[in-house]
Amino acid sequence: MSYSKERHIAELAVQRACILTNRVFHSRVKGTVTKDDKSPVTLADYGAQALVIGAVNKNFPQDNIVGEEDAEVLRQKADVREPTWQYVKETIEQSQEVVGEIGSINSAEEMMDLIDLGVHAGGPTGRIWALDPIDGTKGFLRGGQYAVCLGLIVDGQVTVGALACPNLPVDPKNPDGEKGIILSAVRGQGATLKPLLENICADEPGIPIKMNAPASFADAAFCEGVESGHSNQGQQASIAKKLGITKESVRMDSQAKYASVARGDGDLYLRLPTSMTYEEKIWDHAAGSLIVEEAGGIVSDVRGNPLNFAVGRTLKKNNGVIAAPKNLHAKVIEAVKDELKAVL
Ligand SMILES: Nc1ncnc2c1ncn2[C@@H]1O[C@H](COP(=O)(O)O)[C@@H](O)[C@H]1OP(=O)(O)O
Ligand SMILES: [Mg+2]
Ligand SMILES: [Mg+2]
Ligand SMILES: [Mg+2]
Repeated sequence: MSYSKERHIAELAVQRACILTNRVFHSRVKGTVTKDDKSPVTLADYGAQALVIGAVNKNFPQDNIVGEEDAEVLRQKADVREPTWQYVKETIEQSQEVVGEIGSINSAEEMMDLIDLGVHAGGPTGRIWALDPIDGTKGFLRGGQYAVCLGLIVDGQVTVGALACPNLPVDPKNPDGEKGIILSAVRGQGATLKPLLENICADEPGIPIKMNAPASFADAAFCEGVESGHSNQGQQASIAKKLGITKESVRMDSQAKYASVARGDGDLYLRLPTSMTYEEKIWDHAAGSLIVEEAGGIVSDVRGNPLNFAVGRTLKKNNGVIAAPKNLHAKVIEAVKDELKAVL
């Protein structure tokens, strides 16, 4: 199968969602609510989830969806529901040219029902879309990096991925220039990048991307998260030292790290667990890991095992994530195993 329709719809869906997230970012009211796990969610997360699921459900109504958010807060709180609905409505009005392809939403009720289609349990069989409507909500709120992330898992294997990164520069050599890129990939067909345009019906083909293949760690730069609670930055620094990496790490929120490594603006992504009991979520890694693999890299857990997307909503068979160029991955895993020998 070519999966060209899936890729196209995924790209349009994440692109339209970014119109909404951008509007919310520039407004005063973000409707931030703290979830049970103490992480923030905003009305942009809810609105983006509704828009993306609407697009998937219109085109692939038989498919299952694992989405990060649910509509419980919206059903209870009119002061979150109503502004979310206003943003969704305005975004659809502003993107009429793609409504034929990725659909409309006609009421707040329908918006909440779409959000709640993301409840699937995941698993080893069938077609399952994994959606993070805003990955890096903390980055989004502070004006840093965030991403809208959508992956299609087919019989346990990530097969299609699209990542929209509104705050990554189009040209990494000009970090203060134009911002916003979309990366996408189909397994076996490579990864591409294109600018995130305001005019989303102008469907330019993407440019193929390849990861760097630095000859040695002395030339390599590594990416890690901003939040010290999401990965163990102390151990990451120690591994970098062991490997002979001399460049300062680049810290950014969200799957923008996978995007940076895939396009060659960075070489390694280290995500060492802060706790061996934390289960990474499939929506935090599906699209990004496929894009890195299709750009020529290897993505594994800290033991060097492939990420297993076939066991539910989380990657419960894995701990942490390491993304690296093919020629360096085995050496990184050696250093990681040495660093974590007390817990592995
Ligand atoms: N203890 C943790 N370890 C790893 N990732 C976490 C942890 N707590 C939250 N996250 C997730 O990390 C992601 C962002 O990571 P990064 O630091 O790379 O930007 C978010 O999706 C966030 O999930 P959540 O959506 O529940 O906040
Ligand atoms: Mg996330
Ligand atoms: Mg999220
Ligand atoms: Mg979240």
